[in-house]
Amino acid sequence: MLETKNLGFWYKNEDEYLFKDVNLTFEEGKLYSILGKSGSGKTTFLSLISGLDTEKEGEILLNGESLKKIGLTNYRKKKLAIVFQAYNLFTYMTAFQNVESALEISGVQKENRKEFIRESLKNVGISEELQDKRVTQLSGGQQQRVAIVRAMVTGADIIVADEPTGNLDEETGRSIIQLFETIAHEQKKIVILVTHDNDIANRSDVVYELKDKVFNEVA
Ligand SMILES: Nc1ncnc2c1ncn2[C@@H]1O[C@H](COP(=O)(O)OP(=O)(O)OP(=O)(O)O)[C@@H](O)[C@H]1O
Repeated sequence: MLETKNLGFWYKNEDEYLFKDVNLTFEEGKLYSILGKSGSGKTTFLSLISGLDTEKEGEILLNGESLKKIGLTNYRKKKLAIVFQAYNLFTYMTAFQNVESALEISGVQKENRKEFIRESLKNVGISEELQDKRVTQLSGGQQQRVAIVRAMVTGADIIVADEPTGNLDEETGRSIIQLFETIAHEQKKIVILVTHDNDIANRSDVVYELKDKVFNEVA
């Protein structure tokens, strides 16, 4: 379980805080959405729970241990994977190579590595033929699937995604959300999405809305 304890953050000075005293929990096996207006601080919150920035007040705990104690670099490398709106794949590589590079960078050892990558990509609908194409030749939805596999293969427990369907049409977006649902429900990961989209929020198990500097669970 990931939890925030009295989390507070501001950029310039305390009077202009984005949020304060935030106490939220994120459990394995559930899909979470963070909703809020543009500029409310959603991405900032995601940066904190991703260990990309550090809190001004309070702390973030993974299974009772603070991220500071785990070490932010260690946390980002071993526990967490990030999926971006713009996919952030290596554009000069094939889909297969993108996933392979993630395993290499994270130092994860896999038996039958090639087979494992092939199967992981096939499971999300990327055929062998597509796997061997440069990612720039794939559609947005296909690239986002590759990005999700890339995030998953390293064995992260927490998957965070900032507007992962922002560049996709509605139907493709829906299929990507379905994939995140499967990852949460079947692989028992903590999946946290930041979104503007109420439809995505409706598909989530839990929705936290950031409004007027306060997070509330939306029923
Ligand atoms: N590095 C920074 N330094 C100073 N202010 C920042 C910085 N990053 C973001 N902000 C400000 O903090 C506020 C929250 O930004 P953030 O990107 O977290 O909002 P958001 O809810 O994700 O918005 P959007 O939905 O438009 O992406 C905004 O007013 C933004 O201008």
